[in-house]
Amino acid sequence: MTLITEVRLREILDSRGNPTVEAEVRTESGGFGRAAAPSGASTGEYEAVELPPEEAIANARERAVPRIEGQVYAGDQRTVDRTLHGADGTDDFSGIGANVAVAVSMAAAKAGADMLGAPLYQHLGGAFRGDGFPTPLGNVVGGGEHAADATDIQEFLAAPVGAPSVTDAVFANAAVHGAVADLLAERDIPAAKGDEGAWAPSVTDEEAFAIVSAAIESVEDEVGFEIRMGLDVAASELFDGEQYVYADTTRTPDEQIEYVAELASDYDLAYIEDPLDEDDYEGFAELTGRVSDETLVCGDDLFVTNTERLATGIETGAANSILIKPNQIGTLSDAFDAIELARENGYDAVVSHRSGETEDTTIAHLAVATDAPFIKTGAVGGERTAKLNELIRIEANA
Ligand SMILES: O=C(O)[C@@H](CO)OP(=O)(O)O
Ligand SMILES: [Mg+2]
Repeated sequence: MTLITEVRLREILDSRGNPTVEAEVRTESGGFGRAAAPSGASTGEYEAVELPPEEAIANARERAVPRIEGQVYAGDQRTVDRTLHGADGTDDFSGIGANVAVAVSMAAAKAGADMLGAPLYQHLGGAFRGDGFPTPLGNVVGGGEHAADATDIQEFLAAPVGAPSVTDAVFANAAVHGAVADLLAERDIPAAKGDEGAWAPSVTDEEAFAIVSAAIESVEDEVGFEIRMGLDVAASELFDGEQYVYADTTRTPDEQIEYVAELASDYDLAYIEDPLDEDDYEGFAELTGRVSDETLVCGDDLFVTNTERLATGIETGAANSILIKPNQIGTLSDAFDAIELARENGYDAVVSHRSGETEDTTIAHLAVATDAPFIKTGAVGGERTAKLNELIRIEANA
């Protein structure tokens, strides 16, 4: 192992046009890694704290970088991440900023892989990682916090569960995205795209279900394998403290459970993320008990990649899977801990992008390294295809 000799930090653009933190890590032996922090719009209340990039960079330069340069070995990811925590001194990264922490953590992992001459997924997953590949969940229609005047449900996802390969799955999702465009055109419904590249038409959720189902069916006929539907309800954004407020109606928590359970059976949903508010462990538990074993109920804002919150979920039977977003918790080590705790307790760990992204491909490697059943990283758009095309490359070379 060689020492990290330099950590450089700068502001770069993210896909929403906002500044974000990029980190570069160099090692004594010439290893190099570069990574950038993503950023959420529908962020969970319990996420690690993202600071304005300029402030996060200044904090890290003062407090974290001197503890890493010349002191920590690249490849020793646990120590890199422990050092970031030590420099931060809080339990939510509000000291230096979770954005700068995750950028440094991921850049160090890439430098570690580079030093070993191994692809990142192999460095992270080890020689005995599983040989599975994640099924990409492709966002094809959406609204919520990701687009104005569109659906209430944040994301309608294509889940090509029957695809024989990642490559087939990636192209199937793009085809569903294209089929949605055709169906919208046929119906004379104009649509721009939301933050993640999904179509954001001004339609009701009901119409969106009809359009996405039809698009999925037509692509299924073409490709000859099973494609199911998934959702990210992002229900915390709809909840006003008492009820879930939709454009055309409101639902009490009990009605929301009933509604989502019906959607799960009517549309044979493979995946339902955040169907209830981020504090409603009980509601999550009830819904999880009601849907079939073939449906993942996933906690995003509920768990925020946090082992303490996941432990509460495990105790109460809330959800059966966790969404893993490294920037929600601040380091790769923390994300791995959440994945491990999930595994030990029979929860699936689904790796995910954020609505604000860069060309960074770390999550593609993380999903392969940890044998994740699904990865949620959009269907089209440069910052999304960066990850999807990386999955295609990993599959081709693995
Ligand atoms: O809610 C989500 O799952 C994400 C990504 O799709 O959105 P955001 O990054 O805005 O939290
Ligand atoms: Mg979500």
